[in-house]
Amino acid sequence: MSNLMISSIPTHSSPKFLRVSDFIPKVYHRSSQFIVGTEFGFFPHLILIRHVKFRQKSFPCPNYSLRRKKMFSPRCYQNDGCRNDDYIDILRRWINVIRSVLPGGSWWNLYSSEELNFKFPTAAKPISVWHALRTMWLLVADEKWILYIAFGSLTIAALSDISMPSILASSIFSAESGKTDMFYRSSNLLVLLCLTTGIFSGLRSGCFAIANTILVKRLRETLYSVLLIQDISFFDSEAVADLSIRLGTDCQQLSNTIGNDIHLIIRNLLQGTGALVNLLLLSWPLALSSMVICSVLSAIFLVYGRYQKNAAMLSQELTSSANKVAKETLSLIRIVRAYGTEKEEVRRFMQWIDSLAFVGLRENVAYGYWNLSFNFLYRSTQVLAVLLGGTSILTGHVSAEQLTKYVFYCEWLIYAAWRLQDSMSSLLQSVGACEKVFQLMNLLPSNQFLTKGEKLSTLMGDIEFVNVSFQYPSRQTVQILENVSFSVQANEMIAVVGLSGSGKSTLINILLRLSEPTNGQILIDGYPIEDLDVRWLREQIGFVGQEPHLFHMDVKSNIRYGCSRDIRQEDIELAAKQAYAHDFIASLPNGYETIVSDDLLSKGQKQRIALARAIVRDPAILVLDEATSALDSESEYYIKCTLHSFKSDSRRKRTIIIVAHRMSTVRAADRILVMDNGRVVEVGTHTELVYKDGLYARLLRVQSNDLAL
Ligand SMILES: Nc1ncnc2c1ncn2[C@@H]1O[C@H](COP(=O)(O)OP(=O)(O)OP(=O)(O)O)[C@@H](O)[C@H]1O
Repeated sequence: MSNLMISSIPTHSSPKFLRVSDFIPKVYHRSSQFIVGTEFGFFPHLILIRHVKFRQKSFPCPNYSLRRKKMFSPRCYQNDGCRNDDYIDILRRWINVIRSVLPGGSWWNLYSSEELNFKFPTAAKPISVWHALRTMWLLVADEKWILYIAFGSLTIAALSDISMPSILASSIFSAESGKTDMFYRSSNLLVLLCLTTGIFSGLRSGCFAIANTILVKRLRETLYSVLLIQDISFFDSEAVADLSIRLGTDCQQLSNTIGNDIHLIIRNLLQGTGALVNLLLLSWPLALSSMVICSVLSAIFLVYGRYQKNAAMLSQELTSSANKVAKETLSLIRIVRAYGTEKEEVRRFMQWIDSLAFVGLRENVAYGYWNLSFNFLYRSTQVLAVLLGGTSILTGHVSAEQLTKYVFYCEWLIYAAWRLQDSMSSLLQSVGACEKVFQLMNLLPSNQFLTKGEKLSTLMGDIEFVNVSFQYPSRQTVQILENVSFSVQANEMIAVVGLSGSGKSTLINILLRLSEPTNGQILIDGYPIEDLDVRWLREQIGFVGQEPHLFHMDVKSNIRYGCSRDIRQEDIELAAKQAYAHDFIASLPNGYETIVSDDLLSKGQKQRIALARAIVRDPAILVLDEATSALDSESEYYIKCTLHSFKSDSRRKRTIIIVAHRMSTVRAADRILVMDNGRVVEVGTHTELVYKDGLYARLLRVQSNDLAL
């Protein structure tokens, strides 16, 4: 088309049109600024709905309104002598639009693989249906007997079903020809078939439904278990909202697979084969004509099925992206309200919903085409049966009874072929939608859970970092820790200070084995940390992070969370008192039984409960990462006292590592480690570091000046 050109949306486009689609080349009509092919590619679909539309602002056209009038007002054409070219233009545009929506047209393009990789970098690689079926089979393998009953019932019900038309025709024609014996025999057989079909169909449906429930339960259980033992870095690349969608919606998507799709596929396969055998026995030339029609239907299905699978996968990615935005916005609703960005957030959400509608629209139109093909071919079979069958009766090759049976079985065959392919399409859609679930289920657990380490009889709490370096997998070029070496003696309290972003929390994460160092080694009581049993080691460590989070449970359960030893109420209360939390917990409506969650308590209160959680474990190593940042001076003072008594507990030695910004907290430590840009630049007591007049002294001065202001 000579008058089509490709262009990016001009920068002066109306904001209304500035969506993801704006960054993608568009094909538009040069002469009238008429968008004809916005759907060429993946993103431009966002303006699909507007695609038969003039865009005056984006593509200025001086006589835009006049042109529009000319095109749609017949009187205008008469009065000001509209040129024939305009009619041809309109016609050509409509032809283009119609051509694009016909099968194989550009309207159907969903994405290119580059666009998919760019938009959904973590999207799953396509998997085969066999692989999916095999995984599903393994998940329900423990309850094979249900599937055996289901398949057995299915076979009996299908065979009973397929015997019906022949016996039905025999009954009618035996009655017509006055063969009473044969009529009663056929009628009795029909009653028997009715009973077997009913009973075994019920059994079949029930057993498949049970198998389905088992499948979805196991699927969720397996996926959840696999997710929980992934490396922490895995959660840096996969959004939590996305994973919860995989566990919820995607797993649910498979709920119809066994209950409906697989059993319908097998049922229709059996019935279709039965019908074909009957047809061949009746008259092979007639049977061949039906087979030709079934083959055409299958060829159409091949294209349709593949399209639906891709569309389903894309729909799932888009739903997941929309949910991610919604989850983020709703969980940050206070910020959204404070900044008044409700409209922007709706727009951000709508980007995905528009895309979803784009794909959904195509899926539905494709389904329409599929139904159209089926209905056309189905009716053709009937017409063909009457034409060919009628001719055969006239020439005396077949009887009226044979033709009646033929028509019955023809219907069975084409219906079975249609339902078979419909169920296959649904299966392909489910598999397409769940590719990510299957991919996640195949992930190997973190190495930490694969190796069995040593459990020491007691942990003293000596810690040594030897030349430890680290980069986050998501930012391989940035060195976060660089040759960090230091040691902490058992029973020592050390503080880690430094500017924001200097790597303090990363250091703690490596000690907790939430991340593995890229270089160097960590020794605990002289043992390389990776040689120790990771679960055992974590039981020996009490940790309070920067953002203490509470589970949606009562306070008591939150405090004893993750504690393997037996905990009594007195232990919980003692830990709460040490964390200076007892008084406020006692004042809650149900005291220690009060159900709390992240939103119901202040940050300081959450920090104190988290501290009690760490203390109640009676850990050999206590790690506090900005754990008292939200506390008032009085609470902080009491907690400092607790830490001192905790450290000087005569029952066992304890090591305490505190990351803090507040110098009042830091000063209480035996030694202070100062970090700058991923390196330890100073180590010493408070007095030594002040005397040294380095980074620590500078930080101290800045804070004192702040307080003085
Ligand atoms: N998951 C992550 N993926 C990639 N980079 C990260 C990740 N977490 C932290 N970083 C980067 O690592 C660097 C050190 O971060 P870290 O949280 O350890 O600093 P910090 O000293 O504890 O800072 P703050 O005092 O503000 O808590 C920062 O540049 C940060 O952007």
